[in-house]
Amino acid sequence: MDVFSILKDGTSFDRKRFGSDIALFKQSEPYKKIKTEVSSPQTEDVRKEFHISVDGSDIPEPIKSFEEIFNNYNFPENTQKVIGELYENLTPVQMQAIPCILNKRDLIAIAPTGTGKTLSFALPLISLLRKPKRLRALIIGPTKELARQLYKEILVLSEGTNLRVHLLSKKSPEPKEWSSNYDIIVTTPLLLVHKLDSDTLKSVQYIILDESDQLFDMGYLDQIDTILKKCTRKNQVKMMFSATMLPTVEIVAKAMLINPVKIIVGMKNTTVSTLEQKLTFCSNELGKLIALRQMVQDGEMVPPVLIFTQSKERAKELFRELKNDNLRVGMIHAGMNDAQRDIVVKNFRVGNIWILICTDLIARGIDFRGVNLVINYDFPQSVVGYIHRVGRAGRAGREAKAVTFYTFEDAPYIRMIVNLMKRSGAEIPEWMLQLRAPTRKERRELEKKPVRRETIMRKPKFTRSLRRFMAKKKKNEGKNENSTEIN
Ligand SMILES: Nc1ncnc2c1ncn2[C@@H]1O[C@H](COP(=O)(O)OP(=O)(O)OP(=O)(O)O)[C@@H](O)[C@H]1O
Repeated sequence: MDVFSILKDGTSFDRKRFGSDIALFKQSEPYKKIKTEVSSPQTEDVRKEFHISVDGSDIPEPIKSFEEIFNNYNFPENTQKVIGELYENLTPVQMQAIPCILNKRDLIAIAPTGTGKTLSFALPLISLLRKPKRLRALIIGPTKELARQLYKEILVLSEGTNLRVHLLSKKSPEPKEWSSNYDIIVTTPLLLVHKLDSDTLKSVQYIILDESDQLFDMGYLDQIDTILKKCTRKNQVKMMFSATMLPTVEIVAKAMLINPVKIIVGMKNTTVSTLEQKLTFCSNELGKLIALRQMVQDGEMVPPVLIFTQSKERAKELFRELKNDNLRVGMIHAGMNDAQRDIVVKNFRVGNIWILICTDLIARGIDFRGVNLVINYDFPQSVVGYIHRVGRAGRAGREAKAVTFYTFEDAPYIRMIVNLMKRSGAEIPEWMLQLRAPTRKERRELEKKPVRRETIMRKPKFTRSLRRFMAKKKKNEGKNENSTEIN
């Protein structure tokens, strides 16, 4: 039985989309429904208290404090010191994921945005690798921005251990040098695929896929598959982390893991409760611009603010508009080169940019401290997209706001996120709850192709025509003056 036959029962899974010869499925046992064993009442209490659900067999008990981790496992002193300086308590996902990883268990962990998933894998990895040896760990995230952020976090934790952490880039040395030069490589799938040769990854034991549901999506799956085929070492430990997980992707993910532990914190596919969420009707594109300017005037745009648009073209248009308003605004999208993107991220982090206009490029994983407000200037193309975008605010328990604009064109889709918002405690008018939900087909179409929108107008139309009229008038006046002179 292969994974595709498992998927036949009710879940729609596009076989062509995933191909039939992918390493993900070859490396592991066919998917079996896992029986969860009964845990001790104390363990159950801890899981209940922190809303941790688990699935799998022989699951390590959750650990409630950093102290307990450091007492029970071998950690470099400096790492313990760094943790002591930065954090007080473990987050729920860390309580359950860290002991699993320290016990070398395959893992799939789903926890809300901004709840410390990075540390869940970064910290145990330091203990497992401990000393420099050879390339043993691979951390993969979907974008360069996320890879850089993960790299920096690992660098901080591994300080003083001599572990060699490398962020892959076009300038990285030849792959044949990696195994002896590095212990951990952090990368995007694309960068790694371009560099691979047959032996590069044969010593890799720990494979971490961050934002794993996106990595299993169409654009990346072939690359991930190629990479996994090159990881030939026995007794690998594979881990997947994300805030969202779709059923089909989850099945594929489980199929590639061996006797995995599955951890879900809170409800699956939700936003954090510290986020105040609001939908604002703006009727049309001009209405959005007016609403945005109104928010500025009303003092609602307390920096740092992120504004999401659906394309780089629209990001550029909005940037021009807000720049004219003399706001400290920046923009980031995939059309910019790495150096430009790095500068913008840095300027936003240090507070030189107050409002950052962006596309979904930075919707996932990026941890900008203290974002107060996320504005979905363009309505997101999926619920998952919504969760990740608004998840850039309200991180690590902080309070924040998320405002989503919608126009007549978006109205058929708002029901998509209304239930999710209500579940997270937002006040939703009754009429919105009565709206028709888009069908699966409609959702899929929206995911593939965003709503067509008018351009974000640079000046109201009447101003343009007024300018044309004035120019014409001036020209005519000029003619008249000339004719007077001749007379
Ligand atoms: N135990 C902790 N206590 C307090 N803050 C923490 C703890 N662990 C991590 N953090 C902080 O929480 C923030 C969010 O962490 P992280 O980026 O790992 O979230 P995430 O769950 O991966 O989010 P996303 O799903 O958006 O990728 C970071 O600023 C991090 O430093």
